[in-house]
Amino acid sequence: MRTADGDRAGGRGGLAAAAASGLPASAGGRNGSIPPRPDAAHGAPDGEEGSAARPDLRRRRLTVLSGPSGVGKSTVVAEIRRAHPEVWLSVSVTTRSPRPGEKHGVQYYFVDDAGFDRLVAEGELLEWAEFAGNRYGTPRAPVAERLAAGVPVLLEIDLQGARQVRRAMPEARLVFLAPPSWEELVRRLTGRGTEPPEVIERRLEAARIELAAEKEFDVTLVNTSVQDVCQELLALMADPGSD
Ligand SMILES: Nc1ncnc2c1ncn2[C@@H]1O[C@H](COP(=O)(O)OP(=O)(O)OP(=O)(O)O)[C@@H](O)[C@H]1O
Ligand SMILES: Nc1nc2c(ncn2[C@@H]2O[C@H](COP(=O)(O)O)[C@@H](O)[C@H]2O)c(=O)[nH]1
Repeated sequence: MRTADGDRAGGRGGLAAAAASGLPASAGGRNGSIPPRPDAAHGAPDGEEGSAARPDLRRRRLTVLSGPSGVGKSTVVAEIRRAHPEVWLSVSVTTRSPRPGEKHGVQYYFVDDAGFDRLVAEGELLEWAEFAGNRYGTPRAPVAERLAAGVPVLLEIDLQGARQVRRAMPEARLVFLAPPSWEELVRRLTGRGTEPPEVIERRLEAARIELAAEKEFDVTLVNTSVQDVCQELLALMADPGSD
C-alpha cells in the first residue's frame, strides 16, 4: 500500500443539495428505466446537523476507487459485491453499450445520449465525465441516501470524476488502483478483449494521464492480487481516519 499525504485543503463538502435530488423514474435509457428517487426525506448526509466537537464518522464513509482502464477496478468491485454486501456500490449511468454479460442496473444503468443529457440538466448526477468516447456519471440521490444512513459507499469512477468528488466532498477518501507495471496494464486491457484496438489506444492515452495523477489520491493500492486489494480496501473503509 502506498499512502499519499492525506491532508486536504478546503472546508467540509455539503451533500444537503444531494439529499434533495434524485433520479427520475425513467431516464429514457436504451435498456429500461432507472429506479425512482427514494421517497423518504433524508437529513444532510455530510452530518451538518452534527456537533463540531463530535466529528461525524459518516463523513468518511465515502470511498472513491479510480485508476487506469484495465487495472482491475471492476474485478475488485465485483469481488466486493460478491463477498461484502455490507458495502454499498454505486451503480453508474453510462452511454456506453453493454458488454456481453453486463446487465442494466447491475454493472451500469445503460442510457442513450438524450437520457444522459436529461440527468445532467436536472442535476441528478453527483459527478460525470466523458471517457474514451462515452459518458459516465454517478446518480446523486442513492449515494446521499446511503451516506445519510451511515452505510459505507464505494464509487468506481475515472480521474475526472474523482476530482469532482474531491471538490464537492473533501471528506471522501480517494484510492488509486495502480498496475504492477505498464506492461501488465497493457496486457490486462488487451487481454480483456472487450474493446477494438483504436479504443484500447484511447484508453491507454487516458491511462498515461491517470497514472501521472496518482499523487492527488490519498492512498495507492497496487493490484497484484485481487484478494489482497479487496482486503486493503475494506480495511481502509473500516478506518474512519483522523480529522
Ligand atoms: N490482480 C490481477 N491479476 C491479473 N489480472 C487481473 C487482475 N485484476 C484484474 N485482472 C484482469 O484484468 C482485466 C481488466 O480488469 P477490469 O475489467 O476489472 O479493469 P478495470 O480497471 O475495471 O477497467 P475499465 O476501467 O476499462 O473498466 C480483466 O481481464 C481482469 O480479469
Ligand atoms: N467519472 C465517472 N467515471 C466512471 C463512472 N463509472 C465508470 N467510470 C469510469 O469509466 C471508465 C471506463 O469504464 P468502462 O466500464 O467503460 O470500462 C473507467 O475508468 C471507470 O472507472 C462514473 O459514474 N463517473
